[in-house]
Amino acid sequence: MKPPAPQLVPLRPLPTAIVAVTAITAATVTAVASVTGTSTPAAWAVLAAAAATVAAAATLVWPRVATDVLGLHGTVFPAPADGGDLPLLGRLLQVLAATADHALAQRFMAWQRHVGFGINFQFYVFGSRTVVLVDPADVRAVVVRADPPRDQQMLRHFGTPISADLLFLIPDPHHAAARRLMHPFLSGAPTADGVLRVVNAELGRCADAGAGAVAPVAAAAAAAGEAAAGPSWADRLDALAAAGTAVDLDELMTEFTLGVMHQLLFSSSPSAEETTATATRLHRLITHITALSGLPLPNVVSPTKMAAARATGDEFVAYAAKMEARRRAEYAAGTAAPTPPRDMLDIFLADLDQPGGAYEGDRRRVAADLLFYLMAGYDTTAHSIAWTVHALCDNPDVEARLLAELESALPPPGTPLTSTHLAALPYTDAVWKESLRLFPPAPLGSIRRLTADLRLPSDGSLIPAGTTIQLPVLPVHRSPTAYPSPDAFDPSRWLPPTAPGGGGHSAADQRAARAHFMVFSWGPRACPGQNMAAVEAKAVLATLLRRFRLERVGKSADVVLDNSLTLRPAGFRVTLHRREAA
Ligand code: HEM
Repeated sequence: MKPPAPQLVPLRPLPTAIVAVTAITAATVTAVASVTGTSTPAAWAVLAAAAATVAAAATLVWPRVATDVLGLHGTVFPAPADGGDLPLLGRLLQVLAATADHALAQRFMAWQRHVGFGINFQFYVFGSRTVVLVDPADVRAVVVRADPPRDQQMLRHFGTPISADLLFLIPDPHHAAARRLMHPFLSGAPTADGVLRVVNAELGRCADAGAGAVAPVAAAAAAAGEAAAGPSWADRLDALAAAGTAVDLDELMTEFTLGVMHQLLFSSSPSAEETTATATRLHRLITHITALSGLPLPNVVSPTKMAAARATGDEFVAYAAKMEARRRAEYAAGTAAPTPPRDMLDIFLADLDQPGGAYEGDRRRVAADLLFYLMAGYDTTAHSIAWTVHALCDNPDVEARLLAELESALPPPGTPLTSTHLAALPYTDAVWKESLRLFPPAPLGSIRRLTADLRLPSDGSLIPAGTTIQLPVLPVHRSPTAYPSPDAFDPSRWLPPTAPGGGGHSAADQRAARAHFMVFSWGPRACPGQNMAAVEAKAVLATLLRRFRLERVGKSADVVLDNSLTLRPAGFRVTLHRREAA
């Protein structure tokens, strides 16, 4: 049984906190001065330092003191009944430590298990309240029904590198116009076919990868007069298998998906040096954005990080300008046509040329969104592939059924995969979804700011307009109210009871499973790349698993949820074994 959710009563923090902190500090100073008979300047300096320490400590623990000790206000963090929590220090120190070692998700899940799943809570940072909703019904009330905008203030550092008006932050109507511009390309055949061409050519050893096939990486680089990109992916993987080398599958897939995103944006494969440079840039950006987001006054506290983020953004603006110049030269020479668009660059350039376009001639916004699509679309998909393989290593029966489906539904290896083939793989789809449920690659979910008061369905708490709401994905996906036996890897949740591999879940359970699946979020700001991610992940998994048996090195428990913005399987290494060779 779920423990009752505490009411989320707003703490009016600043006025009361200032009065309390001042009173505590003044009382301490007076008490110490009267006991010690302080009179010299040095003694007063010591006293002032001590007073400052007391004030800082009081500020840190104030919400906790005010709520749990003095009982003045509502709950900040639910305390477990056995008192196993740190009662006074609040969680700031734990959160800071967990952020530093990328273990936030791991520790958060341990804490959720401890206090009981589905209990909403709130915290205060410098007097401003954030409510974290984890009750599945409440999460749906916010995301699906209220659908408030993202919290511009909290997320503003995504805009620091290039433009504050990037897709992720820009309000309507600009947001809707930018999404409409890209929707037909991203959610339809152009993206699916483009992704499949890369997978077929690079991983599938398909001599004919499909209409308008991409040249294999090395050939494309040579045609563009760039440094050769080295052997194809299929050759690399075969060499790894032959050598019996243990590899970090997530790292390998992250490199691959970066190449696929590059194809989708620019119709070209980056050279090996470009891939490394872009991956380093993206890594730097993500680190800086995450660090800046945690600071109260980033401009003052960390001007170096602000400058570094902007410098990396400028490098990307220059790269986008280079790609634009190259494409315009191709248009002029007649070696490429702007329509039908081959890639996202064609779409952006057509929009820039059009008066009143969605981007209104703003090149920085275009560069910012090119970068954001790249950043949002590469490692998330890679993590989903790696986590799926990790889950299959733990569930050989699921792997056997999946392989049986691949062998019966797909043409012989070496034949290009198409969208029609992928649509005939319901079990593979269910396996991928189940891995996304247990290991959501974007675990932090959405951060929204309420534009109107919201009454929570779970316990009737009223959350006032203006409150920041965080909607982390993991606790909903692991909640027993949303998913029976939530820790089990059970693809049958996603299949009709009569389908092969289906059964065991009522229609109501299956409706609930779909309703609480938050991995791509919902509504107008939901992930626009979900179609691409599904095609890419399933095509890669099908191709990879038919060719290789992937064996985990070490134990399942050694693989940990490692997160900064995304959630990767740290410590997951595999050896590859050619199936026909076996
Ligand atoms: C398994 C892979 C993926 C997962 C789990 C994922 C997850 C998400 C989530 C949860 C959001 C919403 C975040 C929020 O509300 O704050 C989002 C937004 C976004 N995603 Fe994805 N994503 C994936 C793949 C992709 C791909 C392949 C692309 C690129 C084509 C992409 C591009 C974007 C963009 C541009 C946004 C911002 C949309 C907007 O603000 O309108 N994602 N993604």
